[in-house]
Amino acid sequence: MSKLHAFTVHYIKRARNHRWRCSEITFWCIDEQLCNQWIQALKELLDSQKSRPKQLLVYINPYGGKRQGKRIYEQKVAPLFNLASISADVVITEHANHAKDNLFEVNIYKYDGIVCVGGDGMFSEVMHGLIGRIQKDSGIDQNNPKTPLAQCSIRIGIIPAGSTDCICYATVGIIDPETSALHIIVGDCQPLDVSSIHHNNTFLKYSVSLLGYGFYGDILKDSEKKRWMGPMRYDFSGFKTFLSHQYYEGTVSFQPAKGTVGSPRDKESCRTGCHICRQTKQLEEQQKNYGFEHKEVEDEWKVIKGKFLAINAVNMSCACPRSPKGLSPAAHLADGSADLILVRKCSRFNFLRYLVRHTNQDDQFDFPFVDVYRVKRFQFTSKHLEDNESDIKDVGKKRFGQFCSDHPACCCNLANSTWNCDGETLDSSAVEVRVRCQLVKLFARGIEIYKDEAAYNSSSNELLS
Ligand SMILES: Nc1ncnc2c1ncn2[C@@H]1O[C@H](COP(=O)(O)OP(=O)(O)OP(=O)(O)O)[C@@H](O)[C@H]1O
Ligand SMILES: CCCCCCCCCCCCC/C=C/[C@@H](O)[C@H](CO)NC(=O)CCCCC
Ligand SMILES: [Ca+2]
Repeated sequence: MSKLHAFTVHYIKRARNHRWRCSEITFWCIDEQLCNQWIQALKELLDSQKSRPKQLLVYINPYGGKRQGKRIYEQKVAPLFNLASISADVVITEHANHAKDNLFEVNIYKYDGIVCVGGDGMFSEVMHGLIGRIQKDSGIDQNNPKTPLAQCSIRIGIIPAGSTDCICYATVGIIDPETSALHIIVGDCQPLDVSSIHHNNTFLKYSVSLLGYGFYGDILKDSEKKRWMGPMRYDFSGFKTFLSHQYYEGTVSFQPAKGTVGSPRDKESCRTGCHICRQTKQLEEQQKNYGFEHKEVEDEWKVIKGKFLAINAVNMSCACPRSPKGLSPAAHLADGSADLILVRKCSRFNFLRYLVRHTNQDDQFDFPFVDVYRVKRFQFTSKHLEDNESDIKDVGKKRFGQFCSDHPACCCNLANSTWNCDGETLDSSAVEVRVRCQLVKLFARGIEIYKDEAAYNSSSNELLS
């Protein structure tokens, strides 16, 4: 164009179902000086947005989900990062824990964010690396369950390429690598609660999505042997675990969340700019100002002994394509509490009715065998362990305990399940769990509310929030 001058603006367009797309528009102009003024003004505007990342550290799990992590990053994400002038150091992991170990070695402080390409397990690995590194650098011992932890200001980005991808779904609203890359580029920030899990003053793991004993623990244990099946392994093991209908005996004790405003039975869900999460943060700030924040309150423990098909503690809704509302639709991403769901022994048919409600609009807590509590701390000990502990003085009974667990036909059910901690197993069945309010931050903004979700199409960009 001999006499025309032009510049192209790349921008984000909202599409259906929380999807974001990159679009472009080219402006033409006959006045070269005016054209340059526009380019300069736009560049300055972009430079003034300090929350946008400039340098990222990216970990790709090439074996997560359908093994598409590397392709997804190269084809869908890297071109967008280039367009946004983001430089990325990329590590393709060679084994489990590669990313976690690496985060203890590199200079993490030169990065504006850490990105993981993979599923919930890969996110968990990166989160453990980052939290662990920050505690190490702050001289904090993770093994002491009472110690307040140092918050992580370096944000984590998730490019979904796993099997469940529930952390991405519950914080963005869709599993779509391009949408997630765009949330990273604009520098979104979503704080996230993290539960720390200890056993006998030993740190076990952190959890952000599901910490599940019984049904979800058994699915995970069985599915790990079938990793070769990809995401299908969960359906196969899910069906098998449902048929086995195993229940577990134990004691759950918990401290109900006092400082939070919402309840697990609320009709409203956590959305972008959630006022419940905001109020919690304000309350915490106030407590900090009064010097209360590190004082543990020892009152009001509720104790429930029983036979459970599932014990699920969720820090967020756990919405995912398999369960679009999640296991606790009104759970909050950053309110400093978890929803503790106790599913007591019931018939196979009733348990199926409960599971079906994970997938439809009906209230999954409206069953006499399901209880839900919003908690800040909880503990669980299986009957098997309780008996073993008291049997140290009673050798005869101990022999009987072993006899029962060795013989499933015996009427005493002393079987143990495993904890499913964000898709990884825990080594101990007895756990002590504390929710750490907003310990980490994601490149996300929670699920946006569309003014008119049904009528939404690519020509309308209006949002409520
Ligand atoms: N190169 C690698 N080889 C083997 N395992 C790896 C490698 N890189 C990471 N991992 C491990 O693979 C596990 C599973 O990965 P990921 O979460 O990405 O996929 P997934 O299990 O299919 O998905 P989801 O967790 O969403 O169900 C993680 O716990 C991670 O530690
Ligand atoms: C008859 C219809 C019954 C349908 C029941 C569907 C229930 C689906 C609920 C899914 C809840 C996912 C909670 C998230 C757990 C993740 O941290 C974890 C790691 O990715 N995934 C699983 O454990 C994988 C768990 C997969 C379970 C199938
Ligand atoms: Ca929460």
